[in-house]
Amino acid sequence: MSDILKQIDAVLEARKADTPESSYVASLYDKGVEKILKKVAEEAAETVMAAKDLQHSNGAKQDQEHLVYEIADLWFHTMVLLASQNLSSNDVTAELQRRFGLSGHDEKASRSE
Ligand SMILES: N=c1c2ncn([C@@H]3O[C@H](COP(=O)(O)OP(=O)(O)OP(=O)(O)O)[C@@H](O)[C@H]3O)c2ncn1[C@@H]1O[C@H](COP(=O)(O)O)[C@@H](O)[C@H]1O
Repeated sequence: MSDILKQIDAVLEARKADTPESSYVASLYDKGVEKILKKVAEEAAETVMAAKDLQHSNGAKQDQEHLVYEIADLWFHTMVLLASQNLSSNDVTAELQRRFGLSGHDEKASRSE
């Protein structure tokens, strides 16, 4: 797994002992899961808008960078959500690993049987 994801997971865990005044992550934990879910929804919507802008500009570099920036915000806030539920990016990468090589069409067919 990417080192930066592991590093962020460690910081997110450590922030559980910090005060809301000293840390953005601790302030999200303090406000509760509803606030974290609101941030995830906001960042998802911002990702969709950035992707649409990129589509309309036919791949302008600035819009590519904007999409990456918004997805980083989205990933980050989903990681905060995972940490708040005593999970981590490791759980998600393990699930992706489990799915690796399994066609999405085949997986869907196996669910409907
Ligand atoms: N990767 C991030 C990261 N990405 C985005 N953000 C913050 O997420 C927020 C994004 O929300 P918005 O743009 O909607 O801004 P906002 O208006 O401040 O948010 P609201 O008041 O609306 O909730 C901003 O405050 C960003 O600074 C992050 N904050 C922290 N990290 C990582 O988490 C670590 C711990 O952060 P602290 O807990 O603040 O020390 C940092 O060292 C970083 O590695």
